[in-house]
Amino acid sequence: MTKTKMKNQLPFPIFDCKNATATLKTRRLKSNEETKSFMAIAAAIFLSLPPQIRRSPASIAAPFRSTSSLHFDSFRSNFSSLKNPNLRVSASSMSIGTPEKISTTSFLDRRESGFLHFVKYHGLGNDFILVDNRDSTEPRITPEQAVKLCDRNFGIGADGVIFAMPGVNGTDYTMRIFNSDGSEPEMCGNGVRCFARFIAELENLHGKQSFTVHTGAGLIVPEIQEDGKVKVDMGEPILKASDVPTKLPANKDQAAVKADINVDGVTWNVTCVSMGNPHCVTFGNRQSQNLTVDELNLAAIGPKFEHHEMFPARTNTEFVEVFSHEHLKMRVWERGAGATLACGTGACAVVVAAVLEGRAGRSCTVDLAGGPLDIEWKEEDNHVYMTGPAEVVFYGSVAV
Ligand SMILES: N[C@@H](CCC[C@H](N)C(=O)O)C(=O)O
Repeated sequence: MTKTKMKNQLPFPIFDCKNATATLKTRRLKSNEETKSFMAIAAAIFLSLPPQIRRSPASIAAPFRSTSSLHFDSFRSNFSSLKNPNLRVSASSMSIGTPEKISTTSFLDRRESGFLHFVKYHGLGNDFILVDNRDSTEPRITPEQAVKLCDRNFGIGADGVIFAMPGVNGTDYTMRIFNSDGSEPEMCGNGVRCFARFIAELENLHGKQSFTVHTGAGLIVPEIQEDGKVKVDMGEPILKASDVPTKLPANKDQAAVKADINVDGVTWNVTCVSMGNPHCVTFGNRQSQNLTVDELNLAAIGPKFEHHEMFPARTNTEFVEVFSHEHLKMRVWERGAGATLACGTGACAVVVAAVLEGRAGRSCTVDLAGGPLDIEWKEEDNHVYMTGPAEVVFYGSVAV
């Protein structure tokens, strides 16, 4: 692992809040009920606000302090009883603003019992609650708690919860993840990019860094690049049908390539690939050989693939449109999370399937609803490489 220790000040993306739509009420925890209420989210949100509404941190009742930014203890359950109209921030249009020097170490080091401190990240809109779990091999929350935290109305809102844990077998770290339905997948591509940025923040590392990460899909190696993007060695794809796993008929190489599957009366043509987790990739069906993916009713068709009897471990499903040999577009229905804005392992599986079906070359840009990923399936080592962004959304604490 290449590590460069930096001083205790980190550059830290702050929010540029536009189109004020939500009001946050700042106050102390008042009753046990509030502190214990699972959904009383004490979100320590560091905001960039115009000088006229800047307050000194000391003036804000706080279990958590920031030295150079405002922070709010926001209680979503109390949004309806707002009393301070001066504190308005946007919840609908946030963009990452100019980096500001701020110490996050104090926040991320906190360990009060009854609270879970987290950082919310996203990779192209595929969003995760990242938890510092380096002191234990047991996740700090249960799958049931993860389901509640991921809820977009009554919780923080996320596609999954990711735990940064001690490494095993000589690796630097272990990554575990719960989907928003509480199930535990083997791997997550967008998640591992967020994981790498989270580790860099926890360990005060700057610049180019790479880590070895043990996952349910084996060894994964993310590398933070100079431009902040993360390039990940995602390992080799698994093509043997029974290992994906799928019960669909395999070809002479034991792979399910261009196999027919009947979903709700429609015969789809699919190729099954595991990137540690199972993927079913389709470019079309009997009615429409070339998909226009924007026309699909994902919420209707997605679950039918996910729970199809041909996929004993359920499946992620990618619907793909081919623009050229180097440019694809996909929409995804994720196992355990539904329609998401992006899926890193899915984009890798799509390029592998496109190569196997002779539809694209080994190096492609894959457009997802949340933005593009660069994917390369290298001939030399048979590994798939994924490059894309990972960004902080906000820092928070929640009573658990
Ligand atoms: N969004 C992830 C995949 C997360 C796991 C997936 N839902 C599964 O159950 O396999 C990615 O970016 O790869």
